[in-house]
Amino acid sequence: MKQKFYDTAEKQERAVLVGVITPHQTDEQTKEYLEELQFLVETAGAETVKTFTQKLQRPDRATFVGSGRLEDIKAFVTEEEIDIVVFDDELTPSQLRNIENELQVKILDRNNLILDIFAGRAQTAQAKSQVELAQLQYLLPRLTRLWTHLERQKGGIGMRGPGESQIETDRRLILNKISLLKEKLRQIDRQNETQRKNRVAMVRVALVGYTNVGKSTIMNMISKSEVFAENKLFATLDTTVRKVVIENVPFLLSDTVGFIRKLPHHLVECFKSTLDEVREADILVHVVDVSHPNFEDQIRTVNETLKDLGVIDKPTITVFNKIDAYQPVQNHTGEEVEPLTLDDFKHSWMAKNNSPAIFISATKKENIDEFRKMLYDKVVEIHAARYPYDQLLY
Ligand SMILES: Nc1nc2c(ncn2[C@@H]2O[C@H](COP(=O)(O)OP(=O)(O)OP(=O)(O)O)[C@@H](O)[C@H]2O)c(=O)[nH]1
Ligand SMILES: [Mg+2]
Repeated sequence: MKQKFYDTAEKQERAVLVGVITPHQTDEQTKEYLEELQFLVETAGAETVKTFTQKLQRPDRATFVGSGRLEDIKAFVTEEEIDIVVFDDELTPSQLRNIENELQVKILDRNNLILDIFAGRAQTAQAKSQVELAQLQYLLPRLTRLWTHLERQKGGIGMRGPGESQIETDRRLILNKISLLKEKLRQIDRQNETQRKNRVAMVRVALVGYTNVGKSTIMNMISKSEVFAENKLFATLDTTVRKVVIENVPFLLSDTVGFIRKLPHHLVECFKSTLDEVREADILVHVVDVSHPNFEDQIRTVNETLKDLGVIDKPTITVFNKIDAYQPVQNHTGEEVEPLTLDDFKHSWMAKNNSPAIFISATKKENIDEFRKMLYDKVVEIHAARYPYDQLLY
């Protein structure tokens, strides 16, 4: 709770958000995306003062938004003493340079922000090295292009200037650091692999899902452990594995990093080994926050990220969590709509499209027994198929 104390004691940085609305994006989606960006900014410790959007075919090549919009942002930034401007997409090196020149404040894009949060949250040597690797890999092409830009300006004459050699030195330092980190991570991987091999043969279940959906809360509830859970994005970065026993049947349950829309690709790369537990799992428990207005998008993002990781066709249980906070969509007359009962949920399209599905509230302990039963049945099924002679359990 020390963290909280510092947050209020120190002056919070003031941020402005910038997003482009493309033609294949609804207003509702845009609103959700920017709200998520605002949540990321808040998680990183800053306060959002205002959001600027612009409808464009695609982001402007030079300055992301048009020059007129950038003028507006500049006026606001100066007037309101803004510290950071955050863009909802990855900025190219030249966009970054142009915008920095114009606004003269700290500029971040979505990737920087996510990397920054990850860096602040990493606990173990593995997570720390993975984040640092991702940050350096993100930096490297930006350094190179800055350098080629300088090269072009000089017209190819007097190429041995200080600009070039400084950047060359930086580049070499970064490349060295990258290979050191990779070696360190390979070592950690080897240790972990040995550890996993030494584990007794048990069915392995992995909790997966979008960030902040309640994976760690469910882990704590099922395994009676104490995994850090809170209402911020990316509370969990390291994978935790616990042995759980339901009705004499033991299995391993793992909780891991949550996914997010537009997770920087190299970050996924760097976290691949943390996600080994997911790749090697026998059963996935895909947790969904049913109270989130955009949970369908979130399901899609999670499925795509899993595919990226090479995880396809694993037996999956979909857990719709937070039913206590579910907000039924109002009908067109605007009348109040009755909250859904468990039975309504069971017969909804959500259940039909994601079978087998279960609806729970982890914090209100609703429908937990049925969830345990479902998990138990699935574990027993896999256990029986794999160890047909092992009958001592059930
Ligand atoms: N209303 C409600 N809130 C819940 C429920 N389950 C979890 N939460 C809250 O949701 C927030 C996120 O929970 P976590 O368990 O940290 O979520 P997570 O999926 O592990 O998140 P990351 O580790 O950040 O990916 C916390 O504030 C929980 O108290 C639920 O059933 N109902
Ligand atoms: Mg968590």
